[in-house]
Amino acid sequence: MPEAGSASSSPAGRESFGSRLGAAMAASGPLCVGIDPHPVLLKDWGLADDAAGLRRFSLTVLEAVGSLAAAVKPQVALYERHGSAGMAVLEEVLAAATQAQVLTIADAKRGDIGSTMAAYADAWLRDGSSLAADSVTLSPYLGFESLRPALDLAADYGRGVFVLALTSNPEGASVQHVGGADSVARRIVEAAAAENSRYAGGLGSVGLVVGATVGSALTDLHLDLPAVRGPILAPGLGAQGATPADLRRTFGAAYPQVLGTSSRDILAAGPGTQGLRDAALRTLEGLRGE
Ligand SMILES: O=C(O)c1cc(=O)[nH]c(=O)n1[C@@H]1O[C@H](COP(=O)(O)O)[C@@H](O)[C@H]1O
Repeated sequence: MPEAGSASSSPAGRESFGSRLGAAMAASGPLCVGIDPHPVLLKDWGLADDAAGLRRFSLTVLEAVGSLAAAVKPQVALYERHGSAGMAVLEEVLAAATQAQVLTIADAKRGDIGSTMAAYADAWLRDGSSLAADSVTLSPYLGFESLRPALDLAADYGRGVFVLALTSNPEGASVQHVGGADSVARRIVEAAAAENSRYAGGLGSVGLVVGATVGSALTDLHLDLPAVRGPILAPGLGAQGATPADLRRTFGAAYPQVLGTSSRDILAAGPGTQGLRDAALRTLEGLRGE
């Protein structure tokens, strides 16, 4: 586990996101639970596919796994599909997680030209915004530098970002593997490493998303993840087929930076909080190698 201690504080006085996440991973272990209220899960839980159902689902997950997970990751799309009522629930869930002292990753996968990116950064990373989360997922496919407003605002407010590098879906390779030795993914990894040089010690606040399902791509593309010094969010556990043992094998020396994330595999164990806790605990034990 990288040391948490000495990372810099933000001008807003908050400890950096990387430092806070490092401490949470040291205390709880490397598990993030995705809160993905899919219509089929709402139905299985006996809930309506509406804002009240979303609210009940999300707060139940938070109550059940909040003390086991280093972070929770609400999937924004599943709130957005309910319009303003769904987004109001998301605001409530983010506030409830903060109240419960659980770190949040808003899975919004934002990315746009710089001037528009500044507005996305304002929404997800600025103190006082009702949607502000501890961190947000970003898509770098308009160019890593287009993310600048979010990178800077995150640093200012002690928040963080997770930039897509190698995604868990099979289609990702058609873009991310392009370029051979100088692949698109490698450029993203190197840009994140350079960005983390602004954070002293411990984990930087610029994380990457690398799927648990990417197999040998890290070695094939010569990606140096330890050099990034940032957290690696690894989705693909469970429902997409990867196991904790795969994660360990795939990430090797970078494993101490990895935050494994699972959604449907754990959420399917609801609606009872004990079932959800047991499912999260099983995943966590696998990630810890127990
Ligand atoms: O950024 C993500 O979290 C993400 C990136 C990626 O490469 N693959 C991926 O599955 N995700 C998200 O992680 C979650 C995975 O859900 P499950 O497959 O149900 O565990 C979904 O919310 C995805 O949108």
